[in-house]
Amino acid sequence: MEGTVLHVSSVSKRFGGLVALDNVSLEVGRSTITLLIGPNGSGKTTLINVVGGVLKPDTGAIYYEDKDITYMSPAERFRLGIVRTFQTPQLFRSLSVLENVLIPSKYFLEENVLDIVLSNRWVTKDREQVQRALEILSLLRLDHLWDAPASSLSGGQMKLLELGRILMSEPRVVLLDEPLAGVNPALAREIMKRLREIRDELGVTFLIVEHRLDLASSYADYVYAMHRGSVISRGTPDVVLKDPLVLEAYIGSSR
Ligand SMILES: Nc1ncnc2c1ncn2[C@@H]1O[C@H](COP(=O)(O)OP(=O)(O)OP(=O)(O)O)[C@@H](O)[C@H]1O
Repeated sequence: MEGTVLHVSSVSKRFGGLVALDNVSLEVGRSTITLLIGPNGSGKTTLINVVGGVLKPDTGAIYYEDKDITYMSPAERFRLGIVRTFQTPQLFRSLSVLENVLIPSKYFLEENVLDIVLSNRWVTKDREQVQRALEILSLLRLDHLWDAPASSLSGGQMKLLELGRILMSEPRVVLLDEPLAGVNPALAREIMKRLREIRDELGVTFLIVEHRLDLASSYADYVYAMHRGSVISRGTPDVVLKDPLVLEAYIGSSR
């Protein structure tokens, strides 16, 4: 693929006797929203974990901008600009929206973030940083809530807030694990629209695991479908979602 930013090459991963990833290859185009779909247990989260560095593959390699990152730690990948989120947003609920954005994401990887917060080392007086945080909150339509405690946000807004903190570190590739889970349809569409704006305005690339295909697919540029540890279909959303192999995988898994 032209303009490939991330290349997963023939990756396999076993857990004991279970083959979670079986010779998986995929390319993620620069500044795209690429969706990873598939029935439960098809290997999507394992793949995100391998790309994010939480898991090491048994065989195969991961390249970021042609650089072999297969054996880099999550912190090293973070420094290159590859960041992942989790299904539950990592936030400090009693801190304000703005304060949450101002806690550097690197602390969540490298140090005990609670110690950082308690020591007040994270508080920045840097005018540019605060200005940037407000711009990001504005991009996410959370700027009017800057002073509200994070605990007052809805689940979907919390996901956007975590994304805001991640954007402060100027990531190049963001790995999202089910960003729409538990979010009402209207806000889910808002989240997908915001991702598109971030893609277009900041050039960020998104690789997203998502089950809510109806909501996510119309905002995606490209889709990979997985089943039983393998990629069974790839292409634009309209092609992949109509692929008989994909339909059969979903129907088969719900029987
Ligand atoms: N740490 C682990 N130890 C043992 N087996 C695991 C581990 N992680 C995942 N698996 C197994 O690997 C397979 C793929 O799991 P994975 O979580 O990657 O699938 P998934 O497509 O993300 O599923 P879901 O949509 O339900 O989250 C499953 O059979 C799962 O039980």
